[in-house]
Amino acid sequence: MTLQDVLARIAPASAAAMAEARDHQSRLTKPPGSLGVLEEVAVRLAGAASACPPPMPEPAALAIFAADHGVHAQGVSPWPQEVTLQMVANFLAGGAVANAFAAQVGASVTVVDVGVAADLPAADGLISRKVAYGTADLSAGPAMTVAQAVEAVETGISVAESLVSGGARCLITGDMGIANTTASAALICAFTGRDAAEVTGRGTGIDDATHARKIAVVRRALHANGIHSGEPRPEDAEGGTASSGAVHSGSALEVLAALGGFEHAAIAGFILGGAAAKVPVILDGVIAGSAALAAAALAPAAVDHCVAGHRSAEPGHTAALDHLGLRPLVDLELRLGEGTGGLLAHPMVCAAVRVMHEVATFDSAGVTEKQP
Ligand SMILES: O=C(O)c1ccc[n+]([C@@H]2O[C@H](COP(=O)([O-])O)[C@@H](O)[C@H]2O)c1
Ligand SMILES: Cc1cc2nc[nH]c2cc1C
Repeated sequence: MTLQDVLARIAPASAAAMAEARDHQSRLTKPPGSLGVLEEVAVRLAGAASACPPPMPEPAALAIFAADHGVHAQGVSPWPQEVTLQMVANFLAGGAVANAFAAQVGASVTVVDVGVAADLPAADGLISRKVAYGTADLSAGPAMTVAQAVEAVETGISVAESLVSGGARCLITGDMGIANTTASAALICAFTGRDAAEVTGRGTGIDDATHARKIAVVRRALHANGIHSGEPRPEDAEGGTASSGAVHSGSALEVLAALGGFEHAAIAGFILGGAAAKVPVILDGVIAGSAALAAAALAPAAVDHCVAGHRSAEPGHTAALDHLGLRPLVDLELRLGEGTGGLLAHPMVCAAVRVMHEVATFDSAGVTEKQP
């Protein structure tokens, strides 16, 4: 499906299904509200599916979108670029943390090359959809063309579609790309209006001097691409994005092309594809959070189909989640990416939904309700 077709299909959460889910929760054999945030997860999934109870979100499928970044040349990551390629081989061999976590929670793993800066031999579990051998340096101008951004977004859509047609009932976002936390920070500045110093973190682990350089690189990227950050300007809200509070003058696709990586664009498409198919998407860390801002700017209702799997240690992730209005389920100071935080959240999301299917009501179990 094309991006335009997918955007036309995404529907907001059904208020009726959400009300029914809240009502059902109140009849279950537990004090009202006692499952805390999990109750809201079940209600959101009912809304997204337009069904109460919502379907069980399993089996789950993780897609790890891998790509390289021209901005790596600015010294923003301590790791050499070839680690992207090497980690793709590790995912395919089953040796990464994402593989261990996926095995633990029973999720499948698919790896998608959307822009690794080297040729990859064909392998089981690898989808080769390389848009280019890495992006251009976003601190000097657009990271990619709008046509390339659309190509990557449509790759993410088609991966979501094929996983769903293969039986997946929950999608989990994953990423791999040395230097991609710089692109994530730049996207978060553009879509939320936050300052670079607030949202730029230490990625895989950098010292103070590298961190200061990374903040300066993010500022240069915004300037080089004519994107405002900081004080929101009302006139920019008319710049082609549907997202409230956006502070850039370009359309969402232009911003994504200017500052994103191919994996960010593909993850945005993956989210849109899941939302169009009414299959919940569990978001991983800061890369997914920044991609979700782009998806939300293209189709605000897509957020209704997302669950924030976890809160990454990257400060920009919290800024992105706040902007999206999403509350993360797991908060363990993870900063690995690959989909690891999303995978850990999957059993919680399943448990929240299983309650709606299996827990007895006060009536059916003969348990006395509290006095009004
Ligand atoms: O998911 C996150 O929040 C996250 C936070 C820090 C680092 N990462 C991962 O680390 C890589 C990018 O880090 P860096 O320092 O090279 O920008 C990339 O492969 C990401 O998957 C991921
Ligand atoms: C080893 C390594 C594994 C990763 N997984 C995701 N990002 C990563 C970055 C590095 C450096």
